[in-house]
Amino acid sequence: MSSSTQVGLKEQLHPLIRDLATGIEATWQRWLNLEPYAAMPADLGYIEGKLEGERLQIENRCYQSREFRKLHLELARVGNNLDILHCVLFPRTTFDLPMFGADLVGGRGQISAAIVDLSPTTIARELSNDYIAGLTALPNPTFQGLRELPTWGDIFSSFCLFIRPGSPEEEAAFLDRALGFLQVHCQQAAAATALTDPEAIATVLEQQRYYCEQQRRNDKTRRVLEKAFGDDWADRYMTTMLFDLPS
Ligand SMILES: C=CC1=C(C)C(=O)N/C1=C\C1=NC(=C\c2[nH]c(/C=C3\NC(=O)C(CC)=C3C)c(C)c2CCC(=O)O)/C(CCC(=O)O)=C1C
Repeated sequence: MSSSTQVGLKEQLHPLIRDLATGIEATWQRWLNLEPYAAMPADLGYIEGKLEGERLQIENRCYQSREFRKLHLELARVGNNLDILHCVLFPRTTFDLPMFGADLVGGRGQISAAIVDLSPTTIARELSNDYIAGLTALPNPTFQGLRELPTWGDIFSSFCLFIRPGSPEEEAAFLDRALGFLQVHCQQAAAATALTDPEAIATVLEQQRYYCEQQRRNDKTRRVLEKAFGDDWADRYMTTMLFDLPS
């Protein structure tokens, strides 16, 4: 696989993926002071591989801020018809904040999986009243194609939205809700003060570790990566790029 900077992958992807990626970065820029992510493995910025003769292109954008040790937005395309958006915000373990995660998977114009959540990797193991107030205040449209979470999905909150969008209107409603979640999160994070109690910090670390361990059990993700890059590379990618455990 070659690792060189490429532009233009975003513009080739499904409009909902393109628009969510644009909205995520705009929200980060508006509420957070972003710096480049120093620890990005140099060979994982732009990656190409073969999936049974089909090309897998991956473009990673990573940042950091006062509150987050890593803000990761990944865009990928498998062959000519499987488009993926992956986004995870890892709070520094000195901040009692949940983990924002989103995953969109689509092929041939249809998004088959769209999920967004603020997962309570917090000391209380639940979202704070401020988060609940912020999320409850968002417009809450009904979706027809709700999807069932897999067993490793015990990390997700009661606000988790996991759908197969059935119309442009549902795609637009998902986009608004996902960006609404992110805006609540960034506003709360920007106002948060750092933890000092070592026990509290250790609890946040433990919660984030469990989140990463559960996410690594997603065999749908693993299988795509294995077929394109082989088992060892896929395991390294899932454990060092997608869901690296905080030290
Ligand atoms: C915040 C949540 C979250 C985060 C952060 C996250 O990374 N995944 C998350 C959730 C989640 N993803 C799922 C599914 C799929 N994921 C991929 C692939 C990739 N997803 C990627 O991010 C990458 C790296 C670029 C690849 C390669 C494919 C192909 C599918 C099947 C699509 C479908 O079923 O229609 C499911 C359903 C799992 C199930 O039903 O068993 C859930 C719950």
